[in-house]
Amino acid sequence: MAGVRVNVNVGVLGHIDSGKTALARALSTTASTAAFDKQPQSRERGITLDLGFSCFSVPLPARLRSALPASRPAAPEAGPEPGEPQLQVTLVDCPGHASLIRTIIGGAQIIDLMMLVIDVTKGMQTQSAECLVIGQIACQKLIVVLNKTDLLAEGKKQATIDKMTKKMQKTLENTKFRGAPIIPVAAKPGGPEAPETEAPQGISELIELLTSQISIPTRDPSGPFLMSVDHCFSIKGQGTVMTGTILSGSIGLGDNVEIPALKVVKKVKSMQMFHMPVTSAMQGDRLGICVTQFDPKLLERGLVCAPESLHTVYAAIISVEKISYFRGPLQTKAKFHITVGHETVMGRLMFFSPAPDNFDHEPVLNTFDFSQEYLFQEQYLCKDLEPGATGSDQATEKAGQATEGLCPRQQWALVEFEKPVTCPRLCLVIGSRLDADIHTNMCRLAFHGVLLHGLEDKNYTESLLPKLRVYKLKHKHGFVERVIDDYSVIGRSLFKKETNIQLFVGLKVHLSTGELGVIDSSFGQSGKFKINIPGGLGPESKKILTPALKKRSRASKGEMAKQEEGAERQESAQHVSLSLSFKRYVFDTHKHMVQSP
Ligand SMILES: Nc1nc2c(ncn2[C@@H]2O[C@H](COP(=O)(O)OP(=O)(O)OP(=O)(O)O)[C@@H](O)[C@H]2O)c(=O)[nH]1
Ligand SMILES: [Mg+2]
Repeated sequence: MAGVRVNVNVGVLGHIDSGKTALARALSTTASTAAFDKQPQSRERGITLDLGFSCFSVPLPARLRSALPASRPAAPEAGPEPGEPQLQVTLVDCPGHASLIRTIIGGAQIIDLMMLVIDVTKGMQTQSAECLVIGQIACQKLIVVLNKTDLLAEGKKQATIDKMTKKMQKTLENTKFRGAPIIPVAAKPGGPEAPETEAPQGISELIELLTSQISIPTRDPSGPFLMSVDHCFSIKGQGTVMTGTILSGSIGLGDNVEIPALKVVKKVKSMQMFHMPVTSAMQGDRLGICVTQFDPKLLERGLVCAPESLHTVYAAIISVEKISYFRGPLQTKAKFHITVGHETVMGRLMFFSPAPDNFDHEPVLNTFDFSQEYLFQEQYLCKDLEPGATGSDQATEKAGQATEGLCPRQQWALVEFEKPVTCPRLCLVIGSRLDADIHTNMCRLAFHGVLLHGLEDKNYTESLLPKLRVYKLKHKHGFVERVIDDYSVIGRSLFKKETNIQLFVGLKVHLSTGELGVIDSSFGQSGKFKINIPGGLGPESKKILTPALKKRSRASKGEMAKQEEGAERQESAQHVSLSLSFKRYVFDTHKHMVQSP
């Protein structure tokens, strides 16, 4: 097994200024003196990676050797590499927040462990919380690093560390990282002004912890090749080299790769892993690909993939899960920053849920079923909708449709992007409000989900959306004004004066007395209409409706005003109301009104 190296990716995340970069630097340096000194030939600090990437190697722990698949490249082409098998830890140092989200989503499949860096003098801060949220979406394992312990007063140091450790344990309690290890360090004791000779503290212990926590994830060579490129440069006489991490699939020498952003296809001339030529590589590997006749200036970072494996979408149907820390509702028509694959663009949302009978359906996270009908929602439905939001009729209409406080097991959104995005199928989607003031103590991450269906046609509103059967439930209420005969009545207050009642002719209405009526025609000029009652009015209904009629006719013959009032009151007490319900499909250009049979 001599010469084998295995790569794992560790994300370094945390609030601004918590010391992520200092920690990445300290780890790389400490590791190279501790681990490489024994092997002078390995003194190199690994591939010089793009900003934000650094790496170090330690001897591969015995625990992990058995986990090595036999097919791992043993880098034999460049001659045997002496010494023990190595574990290469690639640190992905996440800088500012916006790029943080992109980096993490881009690397979601390849970050095997996340280090959450906490400034021990500050504790959890807004972005530490956001990182924890991202970690829960994208990562399986976590280590909390309490940094800057040198700033703690000497006498109270241990007590403060213990207190913060307890606090962090409590924070993790409600996350999937419950019980994750927490370790104190000082990545750059003395801060920026301190001399370089000041040695970091606790780093060897951290490396030990990291090595004990890391597991080599199952890598999958199947599926289309996709690589996230973080560096692109030319080598004289060779060609252009793109380095990065393979997100999915595998690649072999001589394969064609596409640079989707530029719509060019190139043949792989040579490949390197850990400075060694290789003939194949797969998911999780850090790789350099050499192609010819390609200007490195055209690509700084981005995606490289198997030809035609990515798609460019103008809109998408995504599954949605709200991030519970996000305050405020997720409203239809609202705009969010949507991170899809490696791009973040603005997108406008329309939420929808299963039809009420399907609220209990098992969530499906890899396809979208166009044959089903879905219920339009003014906003994402969740249990913590503000109290009262479902109290009044009007509010219910605002909050959602026909919910009665129930939450479906799965919800979706249609996202319409401000500009088209290129992404892999079924990629992770995160919605956020990156424009929110970072100084307010608010989680900017609003929801996450999976891109289930991309709309690739620019004219999707005409070509594809009509196939999306999302409906609104409409309810209208009115009253029976008077009886014409046993089989017909006049209705009022269901429509506005200017409504074209013709459109509603033939629709069924229910009388509060139980009869079913059918709208027959408009009646007069004030929005009244005639209703046919095919089964005839029941005797009880006639009794309710007729006295009012009589009294009114008597009143019109000049009864005393007082009595007239009484009659009116009686009439309103004996209202027979009308209700009209129908579905209207949001993307039906003809705006048909559909009633269930
Ligand atoms: N006293 C002390 N200062 C530290 C320590 N680690 C980092 N610093 C200082 O904290 C400041 C921020 O450190 P960085 O490593 O740049 O922090 P960062 O988290 O990478 O910051 P961003 O990338 O901007 O989010 C710098 O001035 C560091 O010198 C430490 O252990 N002790
Ligand atoms: Mg930094």
